[in-house]
Amino acid sequence: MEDLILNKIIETSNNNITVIDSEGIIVHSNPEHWVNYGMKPGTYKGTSIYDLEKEGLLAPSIGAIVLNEKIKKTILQHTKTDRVIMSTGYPVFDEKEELLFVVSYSHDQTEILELQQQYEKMERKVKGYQTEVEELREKEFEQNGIIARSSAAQHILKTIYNISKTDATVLLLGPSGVGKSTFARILHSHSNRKKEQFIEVNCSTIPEGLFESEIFGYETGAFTGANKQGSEGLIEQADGGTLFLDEIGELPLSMQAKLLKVLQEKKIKRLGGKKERTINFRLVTATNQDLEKMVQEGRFRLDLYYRLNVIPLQIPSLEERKEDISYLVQDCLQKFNSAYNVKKRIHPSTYDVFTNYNWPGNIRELENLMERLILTIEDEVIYPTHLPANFNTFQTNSSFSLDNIEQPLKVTNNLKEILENTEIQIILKALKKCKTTYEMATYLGISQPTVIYKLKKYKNKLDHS
Ligand SMILES: Nc1ncnc2c1ncn2[C@@H]1O[C@H](COP(=O)(O)OP(=O)(O)OP(=O)(O)O)[C@@H](O)[C@H]1O
Repeated sequence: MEDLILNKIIETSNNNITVIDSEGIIVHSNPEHWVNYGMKPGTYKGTSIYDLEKEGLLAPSIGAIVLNEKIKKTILQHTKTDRVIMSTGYPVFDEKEELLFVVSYSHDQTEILELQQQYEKMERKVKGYQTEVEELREKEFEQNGIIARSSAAQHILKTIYNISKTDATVLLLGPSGVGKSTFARILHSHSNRKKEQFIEVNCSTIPEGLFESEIFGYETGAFTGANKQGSEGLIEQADGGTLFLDEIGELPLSMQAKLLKVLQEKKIKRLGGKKERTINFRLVTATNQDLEKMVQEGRFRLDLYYRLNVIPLQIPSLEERKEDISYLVQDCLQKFNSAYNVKKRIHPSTYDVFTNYNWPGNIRELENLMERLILTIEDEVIYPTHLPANFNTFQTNSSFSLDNIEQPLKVTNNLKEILENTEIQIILKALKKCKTTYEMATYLGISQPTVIYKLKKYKNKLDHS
């Protein structure tokens, strides 16, 4: 009876179960199990697994392995029929620790492995496409004169690309000339609204008295000097597209309240008009001011600040993306050489000075300087001596010398220690001179991730220096 039950369990199991005795003779097995090995179905009771192994049918036999090693083992078998079988064998001992028999479970893994291989292939393909898309995007940006080689700028571009398809309100933050307007335009040109208008309003340039009529438009005879037919405001012009309010920190408090109302109701009323018009626009704003501080000082409405600050994006200064400087310089060189029909070149030492300079006016300052140099320098090559006086202090910083090390090196004969000590001294020097890890990377002539790695590696020693 017990045998019958055991046989039934073995026959109906999802796994193929084989039992062999201590001599390697098959005691029980699923008849179908052997088909995977290119054999006819059958119990093969009484057959030696060593004989089957010799015939090359089991390659190798899990039973033989467990009989030999006397421990649980799992192996993958590649059969003559091109199947991959995973077999796990368990040794069964009597109370005297004598091996009685081996029970093995086998499962055909061929389909799973094939699926896994297909999945890995697909994953590689998707990764390949992703890289291609990123490269194409990079090329497209560069063709449009957008330089973003540094990881900081790349990160912003990726974020902008990811949020471009949504309608979320974006607040671009950062000092003057970093590219806030440029990024706002990129956001629009990659959005679903790209075929509609991108309306840019600089809040600091519209006189307070004209603000309302400019932004909301006006109806016939709204005020003296107004156009007879009335006029559509900038918000109306942005209908379906993007409204970009630059220098939003300059918006007068009275206008802040009106803008908030438009954002809440998505409706506008022209000056002197009664009719309300529903407007659908995406709002992007930018500022180089500290809006939170302005809120605390009562110069900016908190409720409007919350409305604008849905996705805040801090655009890095040029100092934080030094890797971009030489590309921007080359880009300007090409642009202005061709615009002014000249063939100016930049001496490598000038690039060094440019990289070490802090560029308070960011990309705009770099562009202006390049244009001025190309127009005013008579020599074909631009040397550091051609640069304005404020670049002087950055000329001496451009080279690093071991002679400048301030702290004495620890006396040791161990070369590894000497090298590490020297490296720590150099990093200390860079830490004193530079404000950011990007700056340190340029200063030391290594990548920014390497700077991070080294700072982590020597953290304890640097903390105690
Ligand atoms: N990634 C970039 N690659 C090349 N040129 C750029 C890039 N970003 C900005 N510029 C150029 O730098 C100049 C300043 O950019 P932009 O006007 O967008 O800066 P901003 O932060 O909006 O300045 P502001 O705060 O003064 O309004 C522009 O001439 C623009 O074309």
